[in-house]
Amino acid sequence: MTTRNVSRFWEWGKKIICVGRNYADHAKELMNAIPKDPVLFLKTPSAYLTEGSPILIPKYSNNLHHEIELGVVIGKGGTSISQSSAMDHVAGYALCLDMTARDIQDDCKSKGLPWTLAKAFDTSCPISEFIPKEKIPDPGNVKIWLKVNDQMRQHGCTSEMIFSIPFLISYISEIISLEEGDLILTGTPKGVSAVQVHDELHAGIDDVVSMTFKVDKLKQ
Ligand SMILES: O=C([O-])CC(=O)C(=O)O
Ligand SMILES: [Mg+2]
Repeated sequence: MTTRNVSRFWEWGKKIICVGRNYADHAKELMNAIPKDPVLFLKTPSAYLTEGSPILIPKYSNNLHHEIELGVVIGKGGTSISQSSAMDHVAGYALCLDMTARDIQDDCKSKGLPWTLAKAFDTSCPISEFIPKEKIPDPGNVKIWLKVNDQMRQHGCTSEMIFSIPFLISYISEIISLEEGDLILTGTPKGVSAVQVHDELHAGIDDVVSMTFKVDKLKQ
């Protein structure tokens, strides 16, 4: 029998479930209401990008935004998981970017259309290395930050999340069964802004992990 190594979860083709508007300061900066229930959307596994490969700006967007987020990697699947047992289902974490074609998202919002083109294109989910659970004893209280060309653009603390990680795992698993290797993106703090070709994005979680990505244009 072969055992799969969760530290390469992005190779497994599992789900990427994203939570939107989970930080009040970010909901406000985009003039969205504070949600009463989590806002959920999906990316596909082809969105994954690891360090060394460039983030590609889709041909149809002129306003690609960075969103730095803590990602939760599921280690044990389940349906209708209780909040009290939710953390037993976590294998670890990854620092993630929810790259967003903001112009397309604004257009989709105004037309009442889904966000797939804005959120789920190839390279829209750059990720750090896998972080084993033990390295982040309190995922509800870590600082995440992002610099673009050495300028700080986003820095927030996961304690500012509207919906906690155990709540999100429980809520999502009522609707979508979670599987080993799934990733949950937990939302972004304020400071989202546009990136340009050749920009360098450098991001981290406290002193636990850091990652660097360059931006390039999709070849015509
Ligand atoms: O596009 C958005 O503003 C929603 C989202 O992903 C987030 O809040 O992280
Ligand atoms: Mg996001």
